[in-house]
Amino acid sequence: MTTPDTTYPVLVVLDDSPHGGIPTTAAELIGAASTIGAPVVLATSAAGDNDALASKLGALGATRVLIADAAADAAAGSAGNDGTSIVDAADAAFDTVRPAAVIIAHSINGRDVAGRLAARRRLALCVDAVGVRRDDEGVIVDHSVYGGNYTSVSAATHSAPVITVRQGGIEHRAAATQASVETLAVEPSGRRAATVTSTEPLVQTSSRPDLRTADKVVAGGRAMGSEDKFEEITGSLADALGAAVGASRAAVDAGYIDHTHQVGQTGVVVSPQLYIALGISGAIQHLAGMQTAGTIVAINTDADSPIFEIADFGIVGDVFEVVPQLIDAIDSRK
Ligand SMILES: Cc1cc2nc3c(=O)[nH]c(=O)nc-3n(C[C@H](O)[C@H](O)[C@H](O)COP(=O)(O)OP(=O)(O)OC[C@H]3O[C@@H](n4cnc5c(N)ncnc54)[C@H](O)[C@@H]3O)c2cc1C
Repeated sequence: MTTPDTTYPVLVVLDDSPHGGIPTTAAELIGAASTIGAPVVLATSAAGDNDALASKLGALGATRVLIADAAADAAAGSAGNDGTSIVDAADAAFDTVRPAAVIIAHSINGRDVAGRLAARRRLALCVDAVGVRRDDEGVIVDHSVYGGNYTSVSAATHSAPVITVRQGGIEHRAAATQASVETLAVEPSGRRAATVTSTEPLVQTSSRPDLRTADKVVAGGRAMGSEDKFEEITGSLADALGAAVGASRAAVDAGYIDHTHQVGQTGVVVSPQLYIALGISGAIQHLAGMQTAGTIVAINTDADSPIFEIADFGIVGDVFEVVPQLIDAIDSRK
């Protein structure tokens, strides 16, 4: 077990979890921070009881936990709702910690907070990281670009970088520690921001894993042919594996499934351990959303389909014949 370098604190700013408690990205963000220094985690009081929170975050590798006080939350409505109070908290935490880098999820809220924090403090902003590391001169950030065909590298020359981490992009997990916990006094800045007049929690209607954070994804393409067949083939294989359901844009445009499931350049970017593409040709815009997956499996009738160029395992065959056999084989092993 490596001891975190406490002379090199790295501030991790957690998103508010829609369901309370610790967001699902916490382990990954703390893991990323631990590769370059000692993770200091900023959470809001909305995340729950302070000591319990510190113990859970310590188990994920946080060395120190800062909890933004409830007064700041209340002053701005609810922490994170409009992005303002969490930016105020991150700003205050930055003064307290003087971090070598700030790490935030590349989620919708996370990108908002990262941009605001970087602009407010004039820090460098490195977005959509799939790797973070450190050399003698500072922090280095890896990005997967052009549909995963190239890796680009960025480094800040003038400040601690604010880094947004692609969900599922970093596998490293930190060793458990005993985290200290302290309350962080946050002075609401009163800066202009969107005014949230009402919020409605998103009711999760599916028991399937969330596409953005799932470690397994089964995605269906145009070849499914209909909404019913999409559910019968893609949905059933996903359920057999406990995977999330993804789709190509052609499948979404054809109305087989809701747009929130679209993977790719204009959809969700995922980086699961396993990605199974069913009847998806592998257009560059689709690859942009899944090419960094750990293991890619493709099933397609056309042996020349581009998806096979990036697949680790390929089956040239008809999804309507292959997938039911796969499901039977998986079920027989349960
Ligand atoms: C600006 C822009 C943004 C875009 N953004 C995205 C994006 O975010 N995500 C995205 O996915 N696309 C995106 N696209 C669209 C993209 O270019 C492709 O058109 C789309 O990905 C194709 O979807 P598909 O692979 O399902 O369909 P197709 O390209 O039609 O491929 C269907 C595949 O199914 C195979 N097949 C057919 N029948 C069977 C069968 N019975 N069994 C097995 N295989 C079978 C075929 O051989 C074929 O390879 C974007 C396009 C543009 C211009």
